[in-house]
Amino acid sequence: MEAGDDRKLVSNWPNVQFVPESYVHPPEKRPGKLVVQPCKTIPVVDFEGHDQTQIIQHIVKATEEFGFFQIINHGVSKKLMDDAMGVFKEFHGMSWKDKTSQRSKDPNKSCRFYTSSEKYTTEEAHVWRDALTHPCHPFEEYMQFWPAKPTRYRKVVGEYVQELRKLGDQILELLCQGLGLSTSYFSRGLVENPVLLVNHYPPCPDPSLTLGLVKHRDPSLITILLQEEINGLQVFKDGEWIGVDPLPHAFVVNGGYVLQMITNGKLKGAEHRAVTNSSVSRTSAAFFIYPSKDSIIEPAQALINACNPPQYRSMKFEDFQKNFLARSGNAEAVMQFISSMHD
Ligand SMILES: O=C(O)CCC(=O)C(=O)O
Ligand SMILES: [Fe+2]
Repeated sequence: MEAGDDRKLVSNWPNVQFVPESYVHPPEKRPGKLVVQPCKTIPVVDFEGHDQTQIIQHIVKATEEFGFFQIINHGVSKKLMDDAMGVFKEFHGMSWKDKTSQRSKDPNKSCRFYTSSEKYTTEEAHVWRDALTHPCHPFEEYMQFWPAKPTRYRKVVGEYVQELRKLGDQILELLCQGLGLSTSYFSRGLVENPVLLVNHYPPCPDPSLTLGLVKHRDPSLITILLQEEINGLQVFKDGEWIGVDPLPHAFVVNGGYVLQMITNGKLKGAEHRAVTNSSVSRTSAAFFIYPSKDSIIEPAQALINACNPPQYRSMKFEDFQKNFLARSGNAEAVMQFISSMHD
């Protein structure tokens, strides 16, 4: 965000009475009915309640069918989750001056704070969100560029992202076992570059007109999301939107494009979005597990054969990422680019 844009921060608008024209989405992309499929929701996996074989089957099936699942009893302490959410909310609750003065000081501009999407000037309609993002690993290297305010941000988030790396490794190992890949398949390179994105959606005077985040698929291997106990996340399945019921101290896990490519389409990167509400603000923190720039992403040899030819091309993660951004994450355009039929 450029200095002159500071006052656009949606969380710092005083007395918002209506949705400005530039935030109104075209009718076919609006949330539609705001109460979605109450009886359907994504699977919940209890990491303590079952034996390992059942857990593996459960998460593979959930990722095949929905591309999404929630985990409970995952081993990350409730206190750490509460502290992390507390500090994320505190960050977004600061004055615009405090937040924007925390804007990237790092030379690569990899730690950023912005409003709506990073394509603010070219997007079709703005979204009702402010966002803070930064790399997490090696955290000793990046921490100096994370917000210095709130003062406990670096300490709490440093601990939190280390725990999430371990949880990510554990989930990916289980997926490998379920898929018949070697348990070290997602070894360091493919999980080397985790990035945190802290979303904040203030209350919106008319949630039917706008979105917190438009329909998208994450460009990650997997994403581990911490959300407040407030509805807002929805998953697109079989042509309809399913709400993800927030459970206390659960994580929401979803596959991204990279998982879809590596599993040759067996596991899906599901499309999802965030809607707003008129009464309370909602904060969520997505921990995206990304490969390092130079990692090659391609369908795993063990998952292709004469009956299952590769559906996706092989490419460096860096090239995937550049093209994903250039296509603004547009699903059809990205699919075409990664498809093995691409010329
Ligand atoms: O806020 C949410 O629930 C969704 C966040 C999300 O999809 C993202 O950051 O990619
Ligand atoms: Fe997402």
